[in-house]
Amino acid sequence: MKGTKPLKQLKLSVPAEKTPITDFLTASGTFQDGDLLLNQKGLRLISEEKETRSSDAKELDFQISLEDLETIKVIGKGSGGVVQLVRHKWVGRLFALKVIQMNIQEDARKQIVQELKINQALQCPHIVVCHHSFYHNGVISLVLEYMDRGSLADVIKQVKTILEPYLAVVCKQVLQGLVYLHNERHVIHRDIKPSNLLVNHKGEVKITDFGVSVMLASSIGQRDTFVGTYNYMSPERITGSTYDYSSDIWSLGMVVLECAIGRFPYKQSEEQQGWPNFYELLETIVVKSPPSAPPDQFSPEFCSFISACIQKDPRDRMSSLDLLNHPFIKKFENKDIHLAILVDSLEVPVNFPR
Ligand SMILES: Nc1ncnc2c1ncn2[C@@H]1O[C@H](COP(=O)(O)OP(=O)(O)OP(=O)(O)O)[C@@H](O)[C@H]1O
Repeated sequence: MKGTKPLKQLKLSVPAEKTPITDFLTASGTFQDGDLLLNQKGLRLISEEKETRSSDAKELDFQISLEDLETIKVIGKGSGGVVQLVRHKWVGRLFALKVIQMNIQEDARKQIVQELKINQALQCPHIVVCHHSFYHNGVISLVLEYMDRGSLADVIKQVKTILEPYLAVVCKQVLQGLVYLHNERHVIHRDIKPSNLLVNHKGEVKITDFGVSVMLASSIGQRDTFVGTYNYMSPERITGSTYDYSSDIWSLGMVVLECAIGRFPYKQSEEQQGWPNFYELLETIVVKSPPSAPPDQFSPEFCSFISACIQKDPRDRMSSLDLLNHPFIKKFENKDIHLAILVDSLEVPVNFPR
């Protein structure tokens, strides 16, 4: 095939056409679904008023309202909207404000409400905290913990490859987040990729965007339509088969292998410089043998870790809990490896304040 374009993130965009949201609002402009109320003052589970109040401002000893947040700058853009760095005017604390335009249709409403409930209830040191959610004028705003060094995508843009000891530390933290999602909350993330693994100056790695892709897909009226990149998606998801937690493990394996070898793991034929089109990539993921780590360049532990994740048959992949005890993770566990040292040696991502 003759295509010579470099591999881009293969994306689907959200259609521009909007469905009026007014159908789902109460007279006061509140988005209501059963016991859930969502408005400019935030998310309230009215049947659990007491519990919700304490989790409303998770880890915060002050209340947040949108008027109290001033925008410093736009720090990121995704398929669903923009992410701004904002400062709380009175307290001075920084947050990331993710603003999602919702084109809500009737059958999507329940799904979104469900996602918001789950999002706000997540509490794990390896999941980005969602402090608050607001609805105003057809827009959902999520007040998120600010991760001041951007995402793993920003890191690999600079360093090209990450060495095994650092990768083991990254993996351990992501796996701890996945164990929490899979084993404690019983949810599948569905969109593990470098831009959804965020990093801070302390060297902490946290998973973000839980449920956001589902919300976006729901908002265009197709609950199972994925909005975002397909590069890290498991074969069973691409073919529309049933999938489970192990689908996140495939994606993790692909991310880790990409970080190690410095390019998207699937090989193209000699004459090809890039993927000719979107469908050929999907076909490759579904039909071809899965990629693996080259044993002449990586340790046996690393190669075995990758092959425990990237298996075509989901039943052959290890669980997040078992992977936490994998020899690759164990090998570097007591070696005092500080990811903060690597993060500190890098330039802060372009849009982020220095
Ligand atoms: N909590 C956060 N703290 C700091 N930066 C963030 C935060 N959340 C997102 N970002 C930045 O904003 C960028 C865009 O994020 P967003 O989640 O909107 O899209 P994406 O994951 O890059 O792409 P897509 O929308 O296709 O999934 C991220 O890559 C990251 O650099």
